[in-house]
Parts: sequence; structure tokens; C-alpha cells
Amino acid sequence: MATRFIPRTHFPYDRVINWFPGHMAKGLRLISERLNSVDLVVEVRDARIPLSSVNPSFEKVVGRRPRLIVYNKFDLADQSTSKPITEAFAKHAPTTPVVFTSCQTDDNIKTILDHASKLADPIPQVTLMVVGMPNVGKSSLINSLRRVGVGKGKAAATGAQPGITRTVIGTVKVLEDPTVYLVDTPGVMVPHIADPVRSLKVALTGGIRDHLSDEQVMVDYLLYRLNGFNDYEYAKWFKLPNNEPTNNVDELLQGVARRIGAIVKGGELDLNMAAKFFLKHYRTGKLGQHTLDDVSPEALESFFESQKMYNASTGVSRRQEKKIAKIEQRKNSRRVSKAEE
Ligand SMILES: Nc1nc2c(ncn2[C@@H]2O[C@H](COP(=O)(O)OP(=O)(O)OP(=O)(O)O)[C@@H](O)[C@H]2O)c(=O)[nH]1
Repeated sequence: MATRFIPRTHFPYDRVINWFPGHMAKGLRLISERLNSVDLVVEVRDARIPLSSVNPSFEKVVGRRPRLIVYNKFDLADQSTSKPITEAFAKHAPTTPVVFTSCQTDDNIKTILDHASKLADPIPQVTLMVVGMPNVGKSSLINSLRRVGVGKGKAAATGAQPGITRTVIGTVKVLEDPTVYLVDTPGVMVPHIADPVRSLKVALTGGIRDHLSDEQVMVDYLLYRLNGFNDYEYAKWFKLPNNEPTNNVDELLQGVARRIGAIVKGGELDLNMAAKFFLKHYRTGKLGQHTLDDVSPEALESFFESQKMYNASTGVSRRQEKKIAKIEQRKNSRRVSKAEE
């Protein structure tokens, strides 16, 4: 019975899933070019992986610009995580507001508009730029902001697979008074994720195209984590033998395949289809609200320490900043004249 069940304590995994198509490098360049006309950068992260969905490339590009961090898809995450994260930000990044949102329910969307409105004095209109890793919900956030701010419908295309927004689109008005505009940008992945499990978490939450990672491995990792959370609802949902949990991904997938009738010619169970179904089930919140990163005070402390080290190693003085800006300007004008040739 479930009381005797002992979950696995380790998940050996050493394959790094990397995905950095050309449009992302270009996106990063476009973000940097548009920055001068932006008053606030809204960096969207996935609340289910609050640390793994941080892209250091944004630190480099966005630098010391005013930033607001949005932990989106909070409806899918462990609700108790907002407190330690907010406290850690208050301690380590007190000038950076943090908001936990859901674009499904428009939860806390108004808080973002309130932050933007505050910037409208003394500037007449405010421009926000939304950045973030693929699939964290940037386009959904723009649509939510527009819905809540100006009562209008969809302005940006959204999708269950990452990489829907491929270029920086024009500005979208999200508030009338004061006037707040918003710029959407393509999702930009970390060019190289060194930690294999981190890349697996990003893939599992939809940040990397599914065909690039092994769906059955993602399910296995998810199973390992669900068991670790002592959340055995899946065993009932998919009517596993005696409704008992398992550490064996094949057993799980066979149960799922039987339950959804995923059977191929000859009567064999289609474990691939079962894996796809199980992932979708998780991603739409049917397997509970779980946060996959450790957000204990100690883990957050060491995260912010590593960020500090990162910022120190890429941190530049104002003199250097001006120099870099000049070089960038020169590069841009060369690019423009080349394009005109
Ligand atoms: N449950 C839940 N789903 C969300 C939320 N926000 C977005 N989604 C879903 O997540 C998926 C990705 O959303 P998008 O808005 O297309 O994400 P994006 O960041 O613009 O994606 P890219 O184009 O890859 O950069 C879609 O299936 C959305 O419906 C949220 O707050 N909660």
C-alpha cells in the first residue's frame, strides 16, 4: 500500500538539453537595441521553476535598467513559495518588485499596471518591455495586461510549444490613463545550460521543444518528483494496479496508455502517446501545484550570492558602459549602412 511505498531519492541524469536557434540570438540583439526607449523591463519567469527560469543573458543585456520580475503561471506552482521568494528579493534586490501572476485568471495583473502607472509621473507615457525564457507566458501576459488595462482582446499570439514569438513586435497599448505601451519580445533560452537536471526542468515545464528532449525521460523525472512530494494522485487518476504509486516509469506509462486507450496496431500499448498525455496533464495543472526548484531560505541565499558573483564578473563601470554603448552604436550604424547597400 501507499504507506509502505518508498520514493526514489536520486535521479541520475547527465544529458544536457540545449536549444538556442538563430532567432533567439537575434532576439537578444533586438532587445538590446530597443532598450533605450523602454522605461521598465518586465522579466517574466516560470513560477514552477523560479530559479531555473532565470536567464543570465538578460542580466548582461538589461544591466541596471529598472526591472520588475513576474513569476507567471503561479496557478500551477506551490502557493507557499511566494513568501520566501518575496522575502529574499526584499533582502537582496530591494528595488526590484516581484509579482506572482496567472494569465489564466488575470491574478495580480493589475499590480503590474499599478507599478507602470507610478512611472508616469513625470514622464507622459510609459513603455514596458516584456522579456523572458521561451513559453513562460510573455504573450499571454501582454494579452492579460491589455484585457485588464484597456478591456481589449488578444494582441499577441500564444502557444503551448515554445518559440511562438520569433521577433520583437510593435508596441501595444495596455493602459489609457496614464498611457502605458508594451513591447513583446521572443523568448530567449540560456545559450548553454550547464546543469542537466536544470535543462530537464526547463524542458518539462515547456521551455524547450518536446522533440528535442526525450518525453519518457521527462515523465520519469516528473514521476520521481511527484513521488518525492508524496503526491500520489496520478496512481488514482490513471488507475494503476491497486491505485498504488510506482517508481517505474514503464509501469506508469502502461497504466496511462491503458487508461486513455493508447494502443497501436497489434494491440501494443503506445508509451509515447501515453508520455505526451501525461506531460500535458501535468502542464495544464491536473497533477497538482508543485514548484520544482528548491526555494528554501538557504537555497535562495546561495542563488542570490551566485547572482552577485555573476553580476560582479559582468558588472561594468559607467565609463565602460558608455564605451560599450559607443561600440554598439558603431556596429548598428555599420549594420544599417550594409542593409542599405
Ligand atoms: N496555467 C497557466 N498557463 C499559462 C499562463 N500563462 C501562459 N500560459 C500558457 O503557457 C503557454 C505559453 O504561453 P505564451 O504566452 O505563448 O508564452 P511565451 O512566453 O510568449 O512563448 P514564446 O513565444 O515561446 O516566447 C500557453 O499554452 C499559455 O496558454 C498562466 O499564468 N497559467
